[in-house]
Parts: sequence; C-alpha cells; structure tokens
Amino acid sequence: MLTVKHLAKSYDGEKKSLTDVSFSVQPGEVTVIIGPSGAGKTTILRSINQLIRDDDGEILFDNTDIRQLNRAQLRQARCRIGMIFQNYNLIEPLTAIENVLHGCLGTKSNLAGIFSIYRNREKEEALKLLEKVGLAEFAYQQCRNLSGGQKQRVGIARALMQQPKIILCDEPIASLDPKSTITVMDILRDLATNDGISVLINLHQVDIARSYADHVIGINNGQVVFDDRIQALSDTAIASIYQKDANSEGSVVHEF
Ligand SMILES: Nc1ncnc2c1ncn2[C@@H]1O[C@H](COP(=O)(O)OP(=O)(O)OP(=O)(O)O)[C@@H](O)[C@H]1O
Repeated sequence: MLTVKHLAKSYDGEKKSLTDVSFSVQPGEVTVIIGPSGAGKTTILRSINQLIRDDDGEILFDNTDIRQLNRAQLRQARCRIGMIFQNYNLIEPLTAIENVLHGCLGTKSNLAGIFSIYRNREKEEALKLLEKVGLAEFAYQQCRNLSGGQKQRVGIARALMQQPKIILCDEPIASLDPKSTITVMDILRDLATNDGISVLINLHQVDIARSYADHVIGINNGQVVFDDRIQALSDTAIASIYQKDANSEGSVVHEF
C-alpha cells in the first residue's frame, strides 16, 4: 500500500538526513518508527506526503510514485494521506467541527474553500467523526478551550474527514498526559484494526510501540537499522536502534 524505496534527503546538500531508507507499510496495520532524536523520523513522514522534497528514491502509494506527481495529482493523492501532528495544527479560534471540516478542503474548488462553504452532508460527516472520537458534545466549542488530548482527537477527526487510506502521525502523544495518550493510541489502533486504515506513527515511547504496533521500523543516523514485527523488538534490538553513531564507519549495528 505504501512502499518507500532508497529514500535520501540532505537539507544542506552535504550532511545526509536520510540515506537509502526503504520499508513498506501494510493496510490495516500500525507501523511505528522509533529512533533517537535527529535520526530522521520526521523527515521520512514529511517526505511521504511531500511536505518536504527529498533528493532521491521512490515513494509508492497505491503503486504510484508520489514523487513523480504534478501539483494537481499531488493534491489529489494527499487527500488520501491524513496527517496528525504533535502540536495538533488546529485553528484555535475555530470550533472543533470547523476544524474537522477543513479536512475536506483538498476536495473543494478554491472559491468554496476560501469561503468555507460546506454541504450539509459534509457537516453531518464531520459530526459523525467527532462522535467517533468521543467529542460530539464539544463540536461547537472553540479549539482553544479544549485539552491537549481533545485537540489531538479533533486532529484525528480532521484527518478522517479526508477519507484517508493512511494516516501519518508525527509524535502524536508527545504533549499528552498518560490517560490522553491511551485514548489517542486506542483510537489509532482501532482505525487500523476496524477501518483498515494504515497508521504510520513516529514515537519516542518504546513501551507504547510495544503495546500498539504490528510492525516496527528502527531508524538511526538516517538509516533503517531494524525492520520487523513487534514481537522481534528485543531489548538488544532496542539498544542497537538507540546506540550512538549507529551506522557510522566501524560501528556494528543490528541483528535483522
Ligand atoms: N529544516 C531543516 N533544515 C536543516 N536540517 C534539518 C531540518 N529538519 C531536520 N534537519 C536535520 O535532519 C536530521 C533529521 O531530523 P528529523 O527531524 O527528521 O529527526 P527526528 O528523528 O524526527 O528527530 P526528533 O525525534 O528529535 O523529532 C537532523 O540532523 C536534523 O537536524
């Protein structure tokens, strides 16, 4: 469903942030990317929907290389790729439902988008999605008055408004308390298991990865150093993923 092949990226033309990154994501699975700070996790996620332009490789989404699409085609493809962020990226003065409706902006004409003209069908769908994430009663509250966990659930509902095949989650629980963490992770797990959506999550919390992931990609120093089912994520494997300067010359890394 999503296959990344030989992805490479340097921000400054010298230091490589990603070197030859390859992995696949299956439908209906939660795939978690773990690795030390600065390893390249965010760069991978942002390359997948082309929020940043990578330098080399292939990103096959439903057998089409996202990197080869023109602007209009990319806009269409992005409608099937939801994204949620650590800092939620909501428009705080707008209500929860208005933020969720923004999820379908990509399918609208410029004029309808600028004037936020939504059909009744779309409003009903947005309400249903807020209900799905347990926030029906907050639909008409301004997002600035919601808790962090509630904001992240609005973010998930907004992503679902796009009817995505995959949701990319960049450290979705980094700012949340333990209870909200479980609520958000349970929702993401449910979307994979029951709705067949692929969920690709950058995480720092290995214990959460152990509880929720089907598959784990370990990244160190811009390279894949682990790619296996969650059951194979031993303590030794974790130590290898997080070791300093993995992949630098002379260092022995992992046991695939
Ligand atoms: N906009 C940028 N300009 C220059 N270098 C960047 C930029 N964004 C990231 N980098 C560099 O690319 C490398 C990978 O960064 P990235 O943010 O992808 O790592 P990460 O694994 O997501 O880190 P963290 O877990 O701390 O969020 C780092 O060396 C970082 O300094």
